[in-house]
Order: sequence, then structure tokens, then C-alpha cells
Amino acid sequence: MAFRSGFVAIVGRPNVGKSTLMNSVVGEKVAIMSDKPQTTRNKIRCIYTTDSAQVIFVDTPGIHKPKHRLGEVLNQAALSTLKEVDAILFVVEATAQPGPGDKFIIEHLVKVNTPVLLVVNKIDQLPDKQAVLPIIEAYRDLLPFAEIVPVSALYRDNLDRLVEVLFNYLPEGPMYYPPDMVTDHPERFIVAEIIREKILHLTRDEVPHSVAVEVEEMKERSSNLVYVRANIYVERESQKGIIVGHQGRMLKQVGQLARQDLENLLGSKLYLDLWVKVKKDWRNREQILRQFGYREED
Ligand SMILES: Nc1nc2c(ncn2[C@@H]2O[C@H](COP(=O)(O)OP(=O)(O)OP(=O)(O)O)[C@@H](O)[C@H]2O)c(=O)[nH]1
Repeated sequence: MAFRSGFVAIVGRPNVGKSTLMNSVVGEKVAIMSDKPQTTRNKIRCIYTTDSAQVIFVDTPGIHKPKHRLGEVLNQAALSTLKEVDAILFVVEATAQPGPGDKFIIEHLVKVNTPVLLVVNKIDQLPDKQAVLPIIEAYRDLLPFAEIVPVSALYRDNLDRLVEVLFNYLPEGPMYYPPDMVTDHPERFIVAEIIREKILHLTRDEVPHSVAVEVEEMKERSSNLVYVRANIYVERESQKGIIVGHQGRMLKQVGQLARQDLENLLGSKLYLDLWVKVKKDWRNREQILRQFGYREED
């Protein structure tokens, strides 16, 4: 079977369980800094890859009632996102009839042709499974959903089914991101920049600007610990020696200073794993440049 891939927006009023759903699907905590201000459109929130498909979940900023001009602009952005994605997961609660918040989102959803999958979450809170039927009926009256899947994001109930159904809405396509990548937060880039800044500061003129830092892995290990593994690339062995320093002292100092800044930035403890590697002529190699986040459109 051909590989499928595509972009999926998750919408729903606050507290319905969107983050829990995404974390449960992807299988690890990825919500680091996902609550940052609504600045970019189509910001990738997390990526889920299997042998047969890749789903890229995107944030939909500003689906809330506009209180001022900015809110309206963001809602326009949200609408464009909803038009561009391959499918929309609309998350609601199994325990309540559609409320004003849900209806407000439905007003957006009726304006797009994208298939909308109704995810009825928190079924674990129902006294029995039949109780979900009147809720489903009420939603069905408001919008013709492509699919309706009751789940419990918290207890991972019926999530396999949800993913299976969702895959059917993805077109055939390439694997856009490496399979081990679960987030594409721009925070990775900021983290890399802070580490680079410490190196340049501590090594002064000894290491020219031919040093690049790539954050290879960034994961929330527990509620208050973020694990970061970063590679520091230099062009020559001699530069590697300088950055590692006598008995590893320089690298340790880089790590300590970067960690202080990053812990403030991320608001949680950090385990920073730094590796120094030699890559000859990296500056000239376009692919590596892209890997470091230097894109032409930037
Ligand atoms: N019982 C139960 N609780 C759930 C379930 N899914 C999420 N929750 C809880 O509902 C609350 C809100 O979940 P979130 O995942 O933060 O909701 P959200 O939609 O991302 O919220 P916002 O970020 O405010 O938009 C948390 O306390 C979750 O533990 C579920 O399937 N069952």
C-alpha cells in the first residue's frame, strides 16, 4: 500500500482534551511550549509517523470569539488553515450537549470543505456507552461529519480506531519529516542559538563563526524535566579540541551557561546532552544547511 501523509488541524473549545489527545496519540509528552502566543499560522504541533502514514498536526490559532480586531484577524488565519489541511479533528466532550463554545467553532467549520471528524472525548466519564448517543445526535444536527469517533484520550480508549479512520483521509504522499521527529517547534532553533552564543562567547576568537548547533532531540521526560540532545558542529579537529577543552571543561561550562538561560526560557529543569562533531566544509553543503534550519525563505 502506498504511503500516506497529510496535515490535520485539531480544534475544540478549551479543556475538551485536545492536548491530551495529541499526547496520547503520539505516545509521549510533546506539549512543550505549545501554549506560546498565537503568532504563526500553520504552526506544527506534533508529528505522528507509522510504517504506512505520517500525520502532521497543526495548531489552529485564534479559534475563539473575537473580542477585538486582532482576534478577527486571527480568526481569518484560522479559517485559512482549516481550508488548507487534509482533515480536521473537532474535539468535543461526551458529557455535555453542544454549548456556545462548540457552536462558535461549528460556525467556522461549515465554511470549509475539509472533512471534519467529530471526536467525542471523555467517554470514560459516562455512566454507560449508550449515553453518548444523544450527544452525537445533537452534534449531527449541526454539521454533517465525515466520521464520528467516541474516545477517551486520557485512558487511550478507541484511539487506534481514530487513527485508522483518520489515515483514510490523508492523500498519498511522502514522509515530510524524519520518523523519529515528534515536534518541529521553532523552540529547537532558539535552543540551538543559545548554545551557539555561549560557545562563541566563551571561546572568543579561538573558534571562528564556523560553528553550528543542531538540536537533535527535545523531549519532556517528566512534568518538570526537558531532555535536550544537541550536536555542535565544527570544521576541524583542532576546533573540536578547543570546544571540548582540557578534560572537557570548556564543554561543561558551555552546558552550564546554556542550561541556566534555557531553564528560564522553558520554565522547567533541563538535562542538556552536548556532543561535538567535525563536519568538514559544512558551510558549503546545502543539505546540511537546511538541516540546521537555514532556509532560503527565512
Ligand atoms: N476523564 C477524562 N478527562 C480527560 C480526557 N481527556 C482530557 N481530559 C482532562 O481534561 C482536562 C483538559 O485537557 P487538555 O488536554 O488540557 O484540554 P485542551 O483541549 O488541550 O485544553 P486547552 O489547552 O485549554 O484548549 C485535563 O484535566 C485532562 O486530564 C478523557 O478522555 N477523560
